[in-house]
Amino acid sequence: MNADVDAVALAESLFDEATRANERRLLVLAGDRGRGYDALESLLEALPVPITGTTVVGPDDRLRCEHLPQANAGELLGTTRDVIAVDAHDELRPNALGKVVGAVDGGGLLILLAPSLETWPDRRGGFDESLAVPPFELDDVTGRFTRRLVETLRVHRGVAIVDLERGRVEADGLTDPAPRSATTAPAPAPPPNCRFPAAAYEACLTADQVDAVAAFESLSEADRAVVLEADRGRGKSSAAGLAAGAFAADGEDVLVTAPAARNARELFDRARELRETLEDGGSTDDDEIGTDSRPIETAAGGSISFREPTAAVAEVGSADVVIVDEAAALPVSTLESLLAADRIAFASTIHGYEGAGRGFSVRFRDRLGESDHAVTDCTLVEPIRYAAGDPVEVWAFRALLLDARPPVEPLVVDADPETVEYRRLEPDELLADERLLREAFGLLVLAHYRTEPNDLARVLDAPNLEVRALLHDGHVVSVALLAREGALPPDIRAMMYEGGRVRGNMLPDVLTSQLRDEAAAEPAGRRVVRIATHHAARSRGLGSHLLECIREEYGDAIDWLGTGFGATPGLLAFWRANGYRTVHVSTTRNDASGEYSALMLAPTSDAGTALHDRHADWFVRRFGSLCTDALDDLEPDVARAVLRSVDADAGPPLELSAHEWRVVAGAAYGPGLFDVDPGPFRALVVRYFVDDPDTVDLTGREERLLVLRALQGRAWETVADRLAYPSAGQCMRALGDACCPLVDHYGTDAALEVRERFAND
Ligand SMILES: CC(=O)SCCNC(=O)CCNC(=O)[C@H](O)C(C)(C)COP(=O)(O)OP(=O)(O)OC[C@H]1O[C@@H](n2cnc3c(N)ncnc32)[C@H](O)[C@@H]1OP(=O)(O)O
Ligand SMILES: Nc1ncnc2c1ncn2[C@@H]1O[C@H](COP(=O)(O)OP(=O)(O)OP(=O)(O)O)[C@@H](O)[C@H]1O
Repeated sequence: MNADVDAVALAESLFDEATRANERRLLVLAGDRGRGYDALESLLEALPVPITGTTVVGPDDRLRCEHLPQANAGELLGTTRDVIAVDAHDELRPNALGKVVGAVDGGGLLILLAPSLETWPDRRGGFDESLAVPPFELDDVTGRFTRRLVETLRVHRGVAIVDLERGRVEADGLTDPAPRSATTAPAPAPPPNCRFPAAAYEACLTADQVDAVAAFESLSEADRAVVLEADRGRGKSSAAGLAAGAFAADGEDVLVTAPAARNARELFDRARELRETLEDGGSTDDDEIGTDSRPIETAAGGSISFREPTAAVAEVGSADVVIVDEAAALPVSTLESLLAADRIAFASTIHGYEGAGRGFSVRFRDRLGESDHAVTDCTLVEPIRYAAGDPVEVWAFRALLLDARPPVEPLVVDADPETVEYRRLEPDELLADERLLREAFGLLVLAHYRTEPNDLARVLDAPNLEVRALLHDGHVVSVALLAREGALPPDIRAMMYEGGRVRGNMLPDVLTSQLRDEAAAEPAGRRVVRIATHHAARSRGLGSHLLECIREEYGDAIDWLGTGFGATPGLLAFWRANGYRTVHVSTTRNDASGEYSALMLAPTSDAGTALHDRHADWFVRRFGSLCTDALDDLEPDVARAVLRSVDADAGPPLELSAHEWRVVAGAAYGPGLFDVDPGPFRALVVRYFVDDPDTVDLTGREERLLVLRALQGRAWETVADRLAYPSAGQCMRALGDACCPLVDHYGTDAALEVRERFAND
């Protein structure tokens, strides 16, 4: 039997069925790679699909259609393709799969070129190499993710499997769907008293989309934000495009941004169609549709233009309305900068955490809530790109756990440290117990902005990762992901010290390569990569209990426990309360969270203590200089919490000369000036925060003043403005006042003499 012929015939019937049902189908071509490509080529020739609607995602540009490497799969986010083929022979990156699945149109096919399904789980590819973190090797990486993937392919509806080696169809993937009802739902009506032209609503395909367009009407006023959320293919971008078209028709300038111009194609198509309807009453010039994001101008003098995110941030002030598409795939810091626009909308996916993780929902939503914008939320449920219940969406959600959820609230609402059981969740157990896997992974996804499909493979296959959890009545209520780090041999340590890259080992790597400590990777440790407690059971000590159990389990088998995370005052307090102490703050902001990362250590042996102590000492010594340099924009509250989370014994003792004390005490109690010699003030302030003495009672505002002026060297006017002091002069006096209790606590005789002299005046 000729497998090519079989594959072509099967692809035709799948395509036919998919078209009838407005669903997608998945076709797996399993076996030799060359045969897979031959079959793919034949079936693409046979299918009634234009070559322009087809994309191959893989290492080689072998066919005439569009080609993207897996690393660039993000370019397909939010686009619509008839056929996407993923070549998984050399590797399969779960993130890439997650990104492409949602882009296949209803009536289209997702094609997976894979090795023979029997042997695939035993093969190791490029992605697996990234999991072989020293001291482990590729042989230590397991194939559980692939085994699970193959099982889902075999059991899910709508998935056809052709065994190219044996020349047979293992599953035809046909679901024989009931014919779709010929009567289509009535066109949704425009809402009463709408501000946008009725045509914007008449172009909508679902009632949800009408609501979404209506939500944009709130942007007619200043200080407003709209958040559109939906799973893929619900028509978010199109709704945004219709709204953009309506604003432009009213003479307004709309600036659109997204990770890449291509991601905004649907938005521009809808806007262009609306302009044609409104201005010509006629049909759109087909040549213009699908032409990416060329600027649109309207007769009323309005415009819609696309800018890459960085350019959008720079131009945010010049537009009337800003629309951010695929917001979940942008760094939080970029989203924050865009908030300078006073009329802004964000379109984002819910389960599509395959973008840049859930930074948008987990971190950015809070920031938006704290901004001056009144926020209108809108969720679109009804699918448009493909029919509800589409089997490929169901498969992808399961295979990549895109919709994994922690246990429902009632199951864990009574959990506390007394009711829970500490458990090691071994990968084999997780593989065998889908509920446990969904709960543990779902908790990480929901709570943690950095969890992505690649993490599912890491949890199941990476030899350096371990999962620990607290279970309440068998349900996961707290979970932690731990990475083995350190204990590296001398050659790797030397290589790191000399500037070479090492996989994993984040803490030892930073301490060795950036902080110039060749011995840092010698002690063995566990880094808590992620920790999360169910939202219904937070602040009851469960997170702390989990960390305590982890510490007990490892005992003195390791030298240190550590962590690294986007630093916020709350999280620093949490880790500090659990015995972790800061040894470093990154000098650049994290892309996904927009925050500076703090690295913390909790030593568990003498070697770990030695590692911690020297780094804590260096950190205190350099923090002052960092504050006028890389960390000059660190939020004052984060700076306060960072220094308070450093070990109090760290750093040099405060040693100011008699003269320096006279300068400081003179500014506090007399007519002296901070500006003539900021150095001693800086040393005093660093010491004060690290010591955190009970006897010094400064207000939060005074402490922020100390950070902004004494540590970060901001201009008096800026500080006065930021902390709402009536004038720069009052701000100067406030700094002097804030120094009084510091002089009282730390001052030497020279300082106290100054105090006495002026106190008596
Ligand atoms: C390496 C990393 O993973 S760092 C990221 C940590 N994870 C997350 O941010 C995910 C979302 N958050 C969570 O899941 C939880 O809040 C955790 C894991 C941080 C803490 O778990 P919990 O079970 O609540 O811990 P526990 O009850 O022992 O301690 C809570 C205390 O930590 C502090 N804390 C923790 N997170 C925060 C926060 N975001 N803001 C303010 N305080 C916080 C508070 O002091 C809090 O006590 P309070 O509620 O009485 O003020
Ligand atoms: N009002 C509309 N008129 C014509 N086509 C539409 C309309 N709304 C949606 N579509 C089509 O449905 C598909 C999905 O729409 P759209 O890209 O707007 O959804 P989305 O929710 O932004 O999807 P994604 O999350 O993948 O970006 C696209 O092919 C689009 O052309």
